[in-house]
Amino acid sequence: MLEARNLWKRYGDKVVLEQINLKVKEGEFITLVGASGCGKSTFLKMLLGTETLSSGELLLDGQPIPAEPGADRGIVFQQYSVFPHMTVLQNVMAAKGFQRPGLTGWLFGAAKRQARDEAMVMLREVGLENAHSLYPAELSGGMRQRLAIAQALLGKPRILLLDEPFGALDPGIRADMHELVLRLWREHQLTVFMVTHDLKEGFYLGTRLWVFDKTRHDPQAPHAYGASITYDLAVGNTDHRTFEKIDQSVTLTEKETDKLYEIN
Ligand SMILES: Nc1ncnc2c1ncn2[C@@H]1O[C@H](COP(=O)(O)OP(=O)(O)OP(=O)(O)O)[C@@H](O)[C@H]1O
Repeated sequence: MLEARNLWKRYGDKVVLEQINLKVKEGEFITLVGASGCGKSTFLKMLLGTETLSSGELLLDGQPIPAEPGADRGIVFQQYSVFPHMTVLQNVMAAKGFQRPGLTGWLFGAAKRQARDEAMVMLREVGLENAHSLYPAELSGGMRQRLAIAQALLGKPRILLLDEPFGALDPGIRADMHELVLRLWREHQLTVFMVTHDLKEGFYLGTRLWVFDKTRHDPQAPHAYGASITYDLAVGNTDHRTFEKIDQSVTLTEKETDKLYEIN
């Protein structure tokens, strides 16, 4: 489904990502971890189409990813903007309106009724049905992220991009959100890419975990080298976790697990 071939990303003379090569199958749940600033969000933005690559290829079904967001890709950020003067339902309907050609955001008649029905279905799916008439300021952090997920899923995307969506939530609420995301992933047969700073979350949610890290350092030129994917691990509900350190398959030792926690 998705393939990166020798992908590089630079901002000016600063190399952020280098030599990214990967293949992802439909239905995988990829979690991305790594030190702050090593390019995880940048990678998600390239998948979304809001950030360009500097060189290499990023292919979706064999075609370059379109250079703009599309209905096949939905994204949820840690913090995101909603219209404060609109209710939960109106915000979801507005997201639907903006997906239509013309981009005025206004819907009338049958289109409006249909958008309302679809929005209510989505709100039910994320557990916000009874909160549809509340305003954003009246929502808890968890409810706000449920709203963001409802909006991201409205266009019926195949790919869901999650950029630290639960970083600001309390542990109990986070656990509820984990179950919600896993359910939506299965029911909507999504392919998910999720950035997280919580390695445990990455192990628990993902079927595959990528560690972004810099393998080359030059103290004289800190921007000369970027991060690449140094570990590509099969994770999830497997008792015995194995991983591919790019070319070789080995078993994850306790020491290596500690190293991963250090990197993260
Ligand atoms: N538009 C931009 N112009 C210039 N540099 C940028 C731009 N966007 C990101 N960067 C730089 O690229 C690097 C990677 O940023 P990115 O946000 O992708 O990292 P990250 O791994 O997601 O970090 P974090 O975990 O802290 O969110 C950072 O050094 C950042 O300053």
